[in-house]
Amino acid sequence: MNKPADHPPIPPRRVGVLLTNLGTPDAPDAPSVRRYLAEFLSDPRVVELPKLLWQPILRGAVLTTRPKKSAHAYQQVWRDDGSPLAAITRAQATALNGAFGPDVMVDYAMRYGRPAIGDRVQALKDAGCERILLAPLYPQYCGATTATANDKAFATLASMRWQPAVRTLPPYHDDPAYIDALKQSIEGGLAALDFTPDALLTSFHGMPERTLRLGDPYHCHCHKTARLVQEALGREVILTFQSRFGRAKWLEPATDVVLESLPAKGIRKVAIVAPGFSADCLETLEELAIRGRESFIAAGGTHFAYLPCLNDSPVGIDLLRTLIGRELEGWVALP
Ligand SMILES: C=CC1=C(C)c2cc3[nH]c(cc4nc(cc5[nH]c(cc1n2)c(C)c5CCC(=O)O)C(CCC(=O)O)=C4C)c(C)c3C=C
Ligand SMILES: [Fe+2]
Ligand SMILES: [Fe+2]
Repeated sequence: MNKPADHPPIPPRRVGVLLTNLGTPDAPDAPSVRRYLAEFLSDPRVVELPKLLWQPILRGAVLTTRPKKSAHAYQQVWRDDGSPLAAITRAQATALNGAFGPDVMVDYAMRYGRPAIGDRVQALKDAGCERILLAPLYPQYCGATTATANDKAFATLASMRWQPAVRTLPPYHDDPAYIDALKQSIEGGLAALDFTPDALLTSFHGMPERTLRLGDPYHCHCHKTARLVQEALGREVILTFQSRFGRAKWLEPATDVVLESLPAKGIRKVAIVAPGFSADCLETLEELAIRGRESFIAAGGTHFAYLPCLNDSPVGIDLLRTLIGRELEGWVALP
């Protein structure tokens, strides 16, 4: 009998990679935004208030006023191929298909709205995937984003008699490959400007401050990313938190407050980047690139540039290939 080789080749098995992101309405109109917000803001990982207290507020004040306002915001950034977040996440999945050899299928899904995580996990299993890598595309871990996306996939697995094996992509807030991708992207963006910014802001999505005290690492992850980006660029960056929601105290300093305070300090030219978003979306394109610019200029600023997210740029796709490829080790022989 032949002696088995030390490292026998991995037999081909179908593997699925599911990129997940937050989700977005199906259309930029008030009824679609209402459906999306009802699902999103009913997630107890997102609004941590007792259901009996929160649901009447959500169904009353929030869902009667916010959908119209948000629909107007979505209309300003909507593309021919749909919501930027959905279109870019789809493009990321398309660009990665085939990157890990013929046995690995790459798909994408949204935590709220469509394509739904449960449907796509089921579709990967139906396509013969015995192993699935769940890849929440959030560099900084947060219960309200990373965990809830994985929870949703696990809930679907809970209903399966024969489950695929599952891995999850860890947060990558301090991964040298991520920091290097941000460095390249930011340096490229700055070099293309027709002005030299006095300050560079890194704006991360905010969270209720309470979550920091409760042990969510999100705040620390954002700070570490900003520090490493600062070191990589060799220049100061100003960390801020955007998109405040509701009445509770959120993480500070707030992006809008900082932007409006800078001209009075003699900082009239700024560039702003949002390293916590793997794809441009409403929060970056409308809140930062449109409203952020308006309020900075109204406060006396003269030059404003929004630098895009990594998206499906060559640097962005290269980063995802590195991060995902690493998690597939032992599952497939990578090309
Ligand atoms: C990147 C990380 C994100 C964290 C952390 C986060 C927390 C968080 N968000 C809300 C409320 C809203 N967020 C909204 C949009 C939105 N949020 C993220 C990401 C994070 N959110 C993204 C990528 C998007 C964009 C979606 C898109 O369609 O482009 C919205 C909806 C828009 C609006 O009406 O303003 C709300 C509401 C809370 C309450 C929260 C943490 C508790
Ligand atoms: Fe959000
Ligand atoms: Fe917002």
